[in-house]
Amino acid sequence: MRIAIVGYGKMGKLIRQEALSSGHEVVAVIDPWSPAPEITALSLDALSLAGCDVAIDFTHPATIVDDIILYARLGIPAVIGTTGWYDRLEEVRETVEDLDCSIIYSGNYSLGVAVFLQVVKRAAQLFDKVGGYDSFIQEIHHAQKADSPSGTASMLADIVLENSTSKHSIVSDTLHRKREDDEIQIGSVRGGSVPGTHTVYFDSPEDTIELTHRARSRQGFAVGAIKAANWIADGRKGFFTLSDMLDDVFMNVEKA
Ligand SMILES: NC(=O)C1=CN([C@@H]2O[C@H](COP(=O)(O)OP(=O)(O)OC[C@H]3O[C@@H](n4cnc5c(N)ncnc54)[C@H](OP(=O)(O)O)[C@@H]3O)[C@@H](O)[C@H]2O)C=CC1
Ligand SMILES: O=C(O)C1=N[C@H](C(=O)O)C[C@H](O)C1
Repeated sequence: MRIAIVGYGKMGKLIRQEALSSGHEVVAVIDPWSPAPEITALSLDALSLAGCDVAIDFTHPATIVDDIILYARLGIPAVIGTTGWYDRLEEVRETVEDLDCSIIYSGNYSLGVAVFLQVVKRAAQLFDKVGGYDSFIQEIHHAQKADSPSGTASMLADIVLENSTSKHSIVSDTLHRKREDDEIQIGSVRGGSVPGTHTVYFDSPEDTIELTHRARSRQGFAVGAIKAANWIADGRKGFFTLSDMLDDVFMNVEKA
C-alpha cells in the first residue's frame, strides 16, 4: 500500500516504521509543525494526499473532524486513530455516510483491546443480571496526552452503559458534588510515560472485580493501525469501527 501518515508525533513515527518494515510505501508524511526531514507537506489537502491508497491519521482533537470530512470528500480511505472527538460522532457520521467514504475509526487499535471490549461487554451483561454491582472506569496515560477521558475509556463506558439497566449516563467530572448511582464515572490520571492503562471495576459490598488492559508500549496500536489500513483500503465503503473489522476478520467475534 502507498500510505500517507498524517500527524508525525509519537504514533506517526511508529506507524511509519511499522509500515516500512511490513513492506508498505510511505508516500506522504504530513504535519504542520514537525521539523523532521521525513515531512513531505505541512497542510492536509488533495495535493498533499495525492497518490496515496490510504491515510493514517494520529493528530489532534482540534482538527480531526475537518480531517475526516476531507478524507470522505476526496474518497481517500482513512484510518482514524485520533481521539477526543466522540462528542461529535453522530454529526460526523451523518456528514460522511452520504459521501463516498471508506473510513475506520477506533480509540484504540490494539487487537488486545478489541478483545478486551468484548470481555467487558459480557462482564457488564452478567453483572447486570446478577445485580448489586456498581461499575466505574479508570484510565492512566503519559503526561503529554492532549485529551481526557481517553478514547478507549469512552468506548468502555459506552459498552458498560449499553449493557447495564442501572446506568443512564457517563461522567468524567464530579467536582463538588456526589456521583449519582446511575452514572458511570471515568477517572483520568496523567503522569510519566505510561502508554495506556484501562481498568473497568465491578464492585459490590462483598467483592471487587477489576478488568485491566495495560499496554506495554505503543507498538500494538501501530500494528493494529496498519492492519486496519489494509482492511479499509481493500475496496470497503462506509464508516466503520475496529469491531466491524474484527467481526469480518475473525467471523465469530460478536460486535461490541
Ligand atoms: N487509536 C489508538 O490506538 C491511539 C490513539 N492515539 C491518539 O492519537 C493522537 C496522537 O497521539 P500521539 O501521536 O501520542 O500525539 P503526539 O502529540 O505525539 O503527535 C501528534 C502529532 O500530530 C501533529 N498535529 C497536530 N495537529 C495536526 C494536524 N492538523 N495535521 C497534522 N498533524 C497535526 C502534532 O503536532 P504538534 O505537536 O505541534 O501539535 C504532533 O506532531 C491522540 O489523539 C491520541 O489520543 C494515540 C495512541 C493510540
Ligand atoms: O494518547 C495516547 O497515548 C493514547 N490514546 C488512546 C486513547 O485515548 O484511548 C489509546 C491509547 O490508550 C493511547
